[in-house]
Amino acid sequence: MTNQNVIISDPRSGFDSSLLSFSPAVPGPLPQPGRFIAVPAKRSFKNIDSTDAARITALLDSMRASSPTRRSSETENLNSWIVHHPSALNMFDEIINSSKGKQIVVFLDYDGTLSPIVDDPDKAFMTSEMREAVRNTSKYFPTAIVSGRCRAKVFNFVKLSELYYAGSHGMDIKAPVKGRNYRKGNNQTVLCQPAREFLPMISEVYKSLVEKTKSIPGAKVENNKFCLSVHFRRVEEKRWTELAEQVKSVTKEYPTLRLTQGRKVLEIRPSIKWDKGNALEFLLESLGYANSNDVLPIYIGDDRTDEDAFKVLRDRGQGFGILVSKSPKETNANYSLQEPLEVMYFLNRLVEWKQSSLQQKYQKK
Ligand SMILES: O=P(O)(O)OC[C@H]1O[C@H](O[C@H]2O[C@H](CO)[C@@H](O)[C@H](O)[C@H]2O)[C@H](O)[C@@H](O)[C@@H]1O
Repeated sequence: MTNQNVIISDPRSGFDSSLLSFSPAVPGPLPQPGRFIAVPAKRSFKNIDSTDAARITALLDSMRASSPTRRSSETENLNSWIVHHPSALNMFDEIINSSKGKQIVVFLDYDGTLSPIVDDPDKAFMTSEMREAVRNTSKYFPTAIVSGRCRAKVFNFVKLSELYYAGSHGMDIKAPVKGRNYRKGNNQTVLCQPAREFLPMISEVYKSLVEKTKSIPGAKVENNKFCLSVHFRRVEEKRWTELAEQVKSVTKEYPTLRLTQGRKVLEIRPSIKWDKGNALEFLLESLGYANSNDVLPIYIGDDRTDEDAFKVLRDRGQGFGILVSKSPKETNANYSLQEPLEVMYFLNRLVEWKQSSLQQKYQKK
């Protein structure tokens, strides 16, 4: 892959039929039936067959299990979890030591990582201090935003044209127009849109979901271009069954779409083999670091979908995943940060370290 104007319309190797129904993005024990409030089957599941009812129950259990998200165990305490996922701020020197002779590349999720989680997805603003931290980071390290939101929307929040953006869970990737020459000459836009053929279908499903959920107070369907989000953060829990039913009633008509789940959000996306992990690999390749040992990727994210990227780093044995979380969660990340404010401190330390190491270098000359 070179850094030409590239449009990859479909790099997948084929459909994964296991993804055609609901699939949790993070492997692990599925919620046990009966562990949660019993579903009022008669009232909620009238007019649907038992297979659909079972699917809706599984979806509902998962919605409840992830509110808040993925506690690996009620009894596991934060202290023991921290031993395995220490604070990236405390481990800063170790991270820097591993970067000797390597180019650090920074990948940042948006919601819950650069901006705090808020009730209204349209109001998930980042602070100007955070924007400054990200801007400074990108002066010294190639920096990418990798988000579930559509690229245009996440750009409107971040407002920094010097970054790489991977929207729609990595299905829409763009490099800065005036990119830097990090390794290979890179001043052209790189585009990767592996799910382009799904655009008409996604628009159709968006309309159906808006129609089907409009009577449920608080439900919000967000069009993220190559994928859709159905938010239930502001839906009363007693209406979740109805919401799960309505969503399932639409998605079952589209077997080439899959349903996953984030933080109080159901996400509908093409069932192609492409996720934030693929986006990370694509961007490294675009920067000239395919199969290279000269790079240290750092990926910071808070959500289930970020686990795909953490896993890629683990499998490559390269770089570090940093999970943003205040509570213990099953994760493939190496380190943790508690909240967006700590992400900002971490980015600022990276910048300060780089500035002082450059200063020392010039003084020696
Ligand atoms: O990959 P991300 O950048 O983390 O995007 C994932 C989803 O984030 C947004 O929803 C989440 O944040 C909202 C604002 O804080 C919150 O209200 C919602 O409950 C969270 O799920 C975004 O709205 C979704 O479209 C993204 O898929």
